[in-house]
Amino acid sequence: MTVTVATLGFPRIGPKRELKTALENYWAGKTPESALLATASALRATAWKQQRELGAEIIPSNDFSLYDHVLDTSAMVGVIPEIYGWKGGQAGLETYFAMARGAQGGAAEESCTHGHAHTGHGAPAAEMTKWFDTNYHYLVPEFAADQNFRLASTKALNEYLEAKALGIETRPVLLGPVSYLLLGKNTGNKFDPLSLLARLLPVYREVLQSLVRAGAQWVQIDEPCLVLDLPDAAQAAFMHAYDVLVAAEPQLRVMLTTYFGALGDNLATVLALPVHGLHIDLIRAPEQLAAVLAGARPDLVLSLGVIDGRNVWKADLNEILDRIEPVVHAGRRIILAPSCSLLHTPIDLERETELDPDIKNWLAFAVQKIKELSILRRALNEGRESVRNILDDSSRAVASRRTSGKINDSAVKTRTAHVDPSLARRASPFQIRRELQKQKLNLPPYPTTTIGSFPQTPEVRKARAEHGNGIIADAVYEQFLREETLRAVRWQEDVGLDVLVHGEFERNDMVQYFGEQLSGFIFTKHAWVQSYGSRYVRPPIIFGDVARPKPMTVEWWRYAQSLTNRPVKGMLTGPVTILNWSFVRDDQPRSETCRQIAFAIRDEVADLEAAGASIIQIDEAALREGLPLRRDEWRNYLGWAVECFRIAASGVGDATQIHTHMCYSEFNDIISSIAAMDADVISIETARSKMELLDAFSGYQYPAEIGPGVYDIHSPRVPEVLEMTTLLKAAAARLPADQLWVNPDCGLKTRKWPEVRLAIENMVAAALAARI
Ligand SMILES: Nc1nc2c(c(=O)[nH]1)N[C@@H](CNc1ccc(C(=O)N[C@@H](CCC(=O)N[C@@H](CCC(=O)N[C@@H](CCC(=O)O)C(=O)O)C(=O)O)C(=O)O)cc1)CN2
Ligand code: MET
Ligand SMILES: [Zn+2]
Repeated sequence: MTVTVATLGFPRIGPKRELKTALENYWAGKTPESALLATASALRATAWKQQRELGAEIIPSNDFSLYDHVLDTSAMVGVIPEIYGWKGGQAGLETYFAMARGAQGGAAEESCTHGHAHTGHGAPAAEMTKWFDTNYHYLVPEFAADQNFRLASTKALNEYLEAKALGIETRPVLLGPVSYLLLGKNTGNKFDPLSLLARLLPVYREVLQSLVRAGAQWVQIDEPCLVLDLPDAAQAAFMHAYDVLVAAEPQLRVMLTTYFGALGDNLATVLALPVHGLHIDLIRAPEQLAAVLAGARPDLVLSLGVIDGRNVWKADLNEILDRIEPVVHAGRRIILAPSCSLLHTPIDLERETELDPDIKNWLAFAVQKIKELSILRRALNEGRESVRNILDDSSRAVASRRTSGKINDSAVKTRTAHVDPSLARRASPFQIRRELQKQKLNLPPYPTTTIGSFPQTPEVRKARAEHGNGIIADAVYEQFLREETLRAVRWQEDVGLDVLVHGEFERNDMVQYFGEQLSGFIFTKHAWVQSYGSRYVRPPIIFGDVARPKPMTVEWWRYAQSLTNRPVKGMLTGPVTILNWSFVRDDQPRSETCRQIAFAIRDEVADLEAAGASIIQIDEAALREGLPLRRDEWRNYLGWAVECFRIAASGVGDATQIHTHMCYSEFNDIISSIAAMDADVISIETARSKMELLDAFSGYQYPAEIGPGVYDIHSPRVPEVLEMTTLLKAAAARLPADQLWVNPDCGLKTRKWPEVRLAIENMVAAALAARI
């Protein structure tokens, strides 16, 4: 039986971030809709052709998105809340981007280029949240109890036809109906979204029918929720959904795709579905192959996710063949594929011309991964001899990474080998530290602060780019940053903030900045990955033992503190967040890599304290995101993640105040771990939920101080004083007032100065009012 190669999705952003440029120009009113659509269409054409040239036979369509594929699904089935003013028919770009970014006069993110702040009341953007355990964010569908569904976008059909017109037969991708419902939320949690399934399915049938009429042979239906712990009702929902959809279009074949983990207790349900193919993730869950083979109908086509779609390492192709050859020889129809969509990997390693060649030889990005699949196919179809050299090269590359002198730092290994428990413990308990800190800092009640970053203006980005390209000298760049910092410090004093920040102007990103200064990391020039909408990140790559050759942030802190008598917070990214937002080596447990980073941060904390910092913030924005998808793995993760934070934070004296910050987090089910981090102050995102998130802290009688965000920084809308006073009252109703700080939800890097000035003035006024 001939083996074929499929991809499940390809990066959308373009090799040169063409999509970002096109979107931001369109939002700024600089280019018309037609220009955006032309760029999008050219990017799709390039991606299809490229995948074909690389040897993929089964190429997806409708994996592209202008913003987000879950939002695309909402548009497809007409889940468009009334506030967006949709009148029926095809949902246009205006409606689509209103949901993504808020509408005029409201919360549109990059749309206003005139430099003034919006205080209007248009429609706010839909809520955004993490896509499984990735740093990709999707727009949460919001269902009404009487939700009606109707076809509002023919994007899937259009893109299928667009590819066909280029002579490329594709397998359209849809987010499956059950995962779509499970990923949504309903107003007030008053009903089970799965109760909407029967009403949703007819729209899916309509879409499938249109695809069949256009000539589609197969569709790929993604049901990633099948790797989660599911309520019993979900099992029945899957059965019902696929009975209906498969029966509706008998000519169409359905490839059901699962990824990011093992099917586990959902396996029996999956194997009972009348689908024609099943994709499983053999990177996250290699062990599930045996169970799937044992239980799968003989005619079920198996798509094996053998190449890692979540990381950047070259695969050992011989090792994969050892596992897959027996399956092929047993006569089953096999498709080879990446473990998940390649959305989460950068596009092309060849664009990185400045990497250490030894390390570059260990890497594979999306393009290289498809090549790996086509080599595997050839080995399976024609025998390993036909590609012997390439196979052996891959095994050698992997072996050389495991044994390279570059990855090993014996001093680091020795230090992390035996962690004395006292290293992860502050000298005294919180109540004692608190008194010492009070005396030292002498802050008013409801102290005010911000989370760290101030606007990364085009001027800041331009200066950094010019510095990077050698157009401006080190001294000129540093002088520029000093002036930005000086202005920010003066302004914070003027506006009356109690605890200041230096503003993070020197940082490109809160993770990459540290990665660039730590050994064991390499960073790229072009390896962007989408985080949300037009916002991308270049995750650093951790290839070896991590050490801190020298202080990373002390000079900028020292400079900022030299300008003022008020305390300036030392500002660091925590070990768990650096780990979760990097590509991580796979030759040792993540916990071990995290511990190495924790020691590096611990040293930085010590240096900041020695330089005189009395407050040091260690951000752990990604702690919650790294939580395993299955509950039975939570304990283990939280155990080492919390320990790593404590290693980073516990080297200081009792009078030094440790802050941490977390955004995008649901705390209820992990509150004891949050408390176990033993930070003196935690700032969290609570403005959108109107302080409801604080219930977790009050219910638990969380002992330490908390800064519940009173200002939603994801929107350019400037909150009124009264709104924030109301939020502070809501916070004070839940927690003792002397535990409370006043701050925004998160850093202000994506905002503009005019918005920030007004919003923080109002925030300080709200704090003053609360003190009376
Ligand atoms: N890693 C990470 N993950 C995170 C967050 C985060 O802050 N970091 N925040 C949450 C939300 N996610 C976010 C992800 C990205 C951005 C963001 O602002 N990204 C920037 C890029 C940030 C960056 O790396 N900036 C670099 C490079 C900027 C750039 O594009 N420069 C131009 C040149 C610019 C010029 O000449 O004017 C170029 O290189 O071509 C810098 O400032 O130095 C963007 O897409 O625009 C914000 C939030 C969750 N996950
Ligand atoms: N200190 C960081 C900032 O203010 C924390 C951001 S959390 C995504 O930007
Ligand atoms: Zn944040």
